[in-house]
Amino acid sequence: MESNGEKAVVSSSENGKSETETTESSSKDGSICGFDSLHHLLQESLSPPLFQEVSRLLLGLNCGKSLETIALPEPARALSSKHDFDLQAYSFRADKESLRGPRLVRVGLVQNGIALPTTAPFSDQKRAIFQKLTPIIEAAGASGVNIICLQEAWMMPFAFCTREKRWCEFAEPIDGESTEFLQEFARKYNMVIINPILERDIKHGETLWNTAVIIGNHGNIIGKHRKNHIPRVGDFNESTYYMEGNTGHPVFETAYGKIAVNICYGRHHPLNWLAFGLNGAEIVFNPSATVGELSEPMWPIEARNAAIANSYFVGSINRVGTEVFPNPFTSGDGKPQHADFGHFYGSSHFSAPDASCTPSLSRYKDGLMVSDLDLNLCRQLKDKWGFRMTARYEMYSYLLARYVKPDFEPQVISDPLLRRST
Ligand SMILES: NC(=O)NCCC(=O)O
Repeated sequence: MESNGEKAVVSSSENGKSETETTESSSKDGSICGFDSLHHLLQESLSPPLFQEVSRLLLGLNCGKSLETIALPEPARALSSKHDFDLQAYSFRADKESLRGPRLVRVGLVQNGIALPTTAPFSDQKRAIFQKLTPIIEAAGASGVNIICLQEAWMMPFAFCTREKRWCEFAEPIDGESTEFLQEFARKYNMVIINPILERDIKHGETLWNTAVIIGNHGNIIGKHRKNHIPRVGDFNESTYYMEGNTGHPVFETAYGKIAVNICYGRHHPLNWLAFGLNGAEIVFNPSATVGELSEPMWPIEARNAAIANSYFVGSINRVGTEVFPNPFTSGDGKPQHADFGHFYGSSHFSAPDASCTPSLSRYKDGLMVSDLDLNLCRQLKDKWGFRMTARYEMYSYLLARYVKPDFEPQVISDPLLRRST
């Protein structure tokens, strides 16, 4: 793809002072100066030895080597060409152990844009997303994926910017039509599927939640987790729609490993990541919906840090595209009203406990990221770095227990000279 070259950086020098100011750095189509990902931009722009060195620093090394790509079966590749979605696959190794065999699991992440304009009848919108996802999930099945996770509220436009209540109609019970749709694939491909939906809790007064339903590889519902932390930033007016989750930090023991789900904004909360780790998660999925202007510089850092600090794998997923809504809304920041949320920048990827990570999927195309994970790597990193043993949890539990009390006093020791009058 050719660069349609929007200027990223403007430098000016006035009175000997150098100023650098960032302007619109990504193009209207969602590309980065014409490239679909940072990885491809660097690959095309640097000489092979420079690119290798930059990749070592940006993506880390897994067992001392760059991640290897996996050759996926032809039917999966054919689906990706026919339906024009990005398809990438990598393999994370672990060291050979003498008492345990490798614990290999093949995991998939799906990112997608909506399929119809937000003005279309709701039932048509949902059905069109189901149709759009079918070849992507089929490609995962054809690739032998064991666990797959979809993006946050994948079955609807991310309409929570509007504050309009009519979007609540998209909500479904945990055994509703999205779960039924995915249960077919779970049975067909013997696959665990994580299904993040807008949930309507029929038994509790039809209340709404932001929920991930965990579908077992026999098509059974293993359980659910509700988003713990609800954003109050930018146009993310999600607290208008649903409440903070009440399911704690469950880890689901599946046929393929112990998994958990940290839904979107929860990734900014290190204690949220920690809690899933304390409960024994080996893979934590982070199904998200977030836009470039708000969070893109944080995106590659937070998940990777969580994987390192908690000695587990993280699968990060973000939706793609710009969703335009019928009625303009304001953001409470004095800027003009607008009808879209901004660009959802995709860039789904895996991070590993040894600080290695995959390149990201496209910034603007639907996609499927497949990775083989050797779960032995989790314990190997625990043994190597000893974070669980050096964590001093009792010290923090003491501080937190005091902090949540209304009469908490911060532990600050002031320089006595500060208040001495001269
Ligand atoms: N969906 C959601 O929680 N988005 C919040 C924005 C962010 O965390 O980047």
